[in-house]
Amino acid sequence: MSTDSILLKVEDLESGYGQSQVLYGMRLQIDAGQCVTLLGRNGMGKTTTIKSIMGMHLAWKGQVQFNGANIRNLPSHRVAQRGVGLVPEGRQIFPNLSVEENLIATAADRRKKSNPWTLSRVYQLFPRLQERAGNFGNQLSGGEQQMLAISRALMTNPELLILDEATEGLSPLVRQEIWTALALLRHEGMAILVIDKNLAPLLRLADRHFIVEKGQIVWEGDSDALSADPDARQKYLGA
Ligand SMILES: Nc1ncnc2c1ncn2[C@@H]1O[C@H](COP(=O)(O)OP(=O)(O)OP(=O)(O)O)[C@@H](O)[C@H]1O
Repeated sequence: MSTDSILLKVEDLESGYGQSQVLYGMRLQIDAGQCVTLLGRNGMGKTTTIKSIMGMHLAWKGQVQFNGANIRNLPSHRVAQRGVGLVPEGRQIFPNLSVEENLIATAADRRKKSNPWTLSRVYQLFPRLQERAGNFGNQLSGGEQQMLAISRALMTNPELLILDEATEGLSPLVRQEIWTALALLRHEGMAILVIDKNLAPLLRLADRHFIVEKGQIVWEGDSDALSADPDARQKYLGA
């Protein structure tokens, strides 16, 4: 694989909270256009990894490279400017802004893409948001909030979309809508890093999986390999 196609590369990452170390040499690689998952039981360090990539949490040691440039411990807005869009755990949409205002608030097209994300494009992806365009963030259902959080990240025209707990707390029907939208984005060439507890849709969606246990990668492979490894699924995911 040529290094030109490497979008995100995380190596030897160490981090934690106060005296308590959480990441012990985390690593991760996402190539352009690839969909990658970060899997593992609760408390293993997935969110800490994402926050360290995004500059929302201090990385103590190691490398975080995006498009060949060092982004370790850059402020979050600078990481976003480089082309990383985050859909955070808990969604964190603005409750007192309308759907449309939420979408416009952080929109940007810094890389002058040929087909940038616009209001009409995100409304095409999630027609429900158009119906709710004038509603405030706090008037939306959980599913609508997640659609809004994804759309808001898309409006920054990212090269890499990161979703922490993509479908947590959503009904099966809404979950399916989210998976369908992510499959469409992947088909269009968007690189995606996704954390979620539902393995079956991730096996269909993703090119590669990284399993984290106690702050380090203990298994890596494609969907066929993970499907064919019930021991790893049981041991690391309880699935
Ligand atoms: N703000 C914090 N202060 C102290 N410890 C924290 C903080 N956030 C997370 N931790 C601890 O760091 C460890 C890793 O947490 P992290 O949220 O990264 O795990 P995770 O794999 O994302 O799990 P989950 O699925 O539960 O979100 C856990 O032991 C957690 O208790």
